[in-house]
Amino acid sequence: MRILLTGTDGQVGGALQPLLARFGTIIAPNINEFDLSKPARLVGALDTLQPDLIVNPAAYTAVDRAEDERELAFRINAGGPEVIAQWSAKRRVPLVHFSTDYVFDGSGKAPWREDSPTGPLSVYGASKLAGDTAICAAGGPHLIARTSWVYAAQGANFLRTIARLATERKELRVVADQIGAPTTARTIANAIADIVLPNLSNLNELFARKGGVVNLVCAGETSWHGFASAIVAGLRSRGLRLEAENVIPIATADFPTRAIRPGNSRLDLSRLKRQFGVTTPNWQEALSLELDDFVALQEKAARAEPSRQFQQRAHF
Ligand SMILES: NC(=O)C1=CN([C@@H]2O[C@H](COP(=O)(O)OP(=O)(O)OC[C@H]3O[C@@H](n4cnc5c(N)ncnc54)[C@H](OP(=O)(O)O)[C@@H]3O)[C@@H](O)[C@H]2O)C=CC1
Ligand SMILES: Cc1cn([C@H]2C[C@H](O)[C@@H](COP(=O)(O)OP(=O)(O)O[C@H]3O[C@@H](C)C(=O)[C@@H](O)[C@H]3O)O2)c(=O)[nH]c1=O
Ligand SMILES: [Mg+2]
Repeated sequence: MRILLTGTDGQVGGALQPLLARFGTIIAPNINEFDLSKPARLVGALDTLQPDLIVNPAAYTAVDRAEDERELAFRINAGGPEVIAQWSAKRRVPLVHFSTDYVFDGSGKAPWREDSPTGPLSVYGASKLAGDTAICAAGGPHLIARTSWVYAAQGANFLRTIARLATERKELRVVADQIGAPTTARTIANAIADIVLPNLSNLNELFARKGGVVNLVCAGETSWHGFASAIVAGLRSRGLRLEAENVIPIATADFPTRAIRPGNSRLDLSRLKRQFGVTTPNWQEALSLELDDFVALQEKAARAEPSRQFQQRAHF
């Protein structure tokens, strides 16, 4: 089985690579070979690569920057996926793709279901929704895992931003009125592997019956403030020296950003359980594992260069 996996330098692609490699040959093209921002070239690339399964976690994920790069965000998050989905539909090659809580308008308090009305508040959210719609319209065998607040011990994410800020500042101010589920890339990768791997020989049929959008996040909920507080407490309890004394809850209005984020990012997990029998760990449990890895990486880096507690600053 030839598995085309995009975005292997990213969080989800990086976590998926070793899991999927157990069950097939991973084709992980570089950006020159497979550039989502150049949709017209993707058909030729796919014809050459001839995958039996396509897993596409690559995306334009810079939420604020997308407000000023609308055209590029749409090409990467919608134009590229549309071409992939049309290729996959024509040849009945199953496609796994990823979506976001930012497709919703964030109103109310109820968890969003897969068929809840969308209403993106940001260019990023709108571009991801356009990708979801195009994949669905192409009519091929597909699964779109809709996730939220993704992070890992490595990569560009909120955990690493907060870890850096906590070494620099006495006070962190973090929004407490946006609610969702922080989700580790490894939780997503494990769930995708649990769905896909036992069904490698009949994924077309599985996705035709049970595919479409499925919410895939860690269980439980918190605010970004709750998440930041848990990160700071977890790092301190693991012996890291931090400047941060207070993590102060603030309102969204007091943390102006270029893009608007949804207030309610809760995603209902019942379809994941019902269709695939998959459950996910609570966000605190998943965070604990990730903090262990994060601290281990910091210690390794500190041994290599003792003068710096935090390495890889450029990625924070
Ligand atoms: N991060 C999050 O909080 C959330 C993410 N999602 C979705 O989950 C999926 C995985 O996200 P995540 O792993 O966090 O994303 P990352 O930002 O960690 O990784 C994205 C990957 O896409 C690659 N990429 C960017 N532009 C292109 C392009 N033009 N052609 C090919 N590859 C490109 C990046 O390469 P490079 O590093 O070279 O730019 C990177 O490897 C995405 O669909 C995302 O929208 C959903 C909810 C939350
Ligand atoms: C760093 C920081 C952020 N914040 C706020 C800003 C924002 O509302 C929230 C999260 O900030 P970030 O910019 O890290 O998160 P953001 O980039 O919006 O994260 C999103 O990424 C995309 C790709 C997704 O699909 C979403 O699910 C979500 O994970 O926390 C603070 O209040 N204080 C702080 O010190
Ligand atoms: Mg961000």
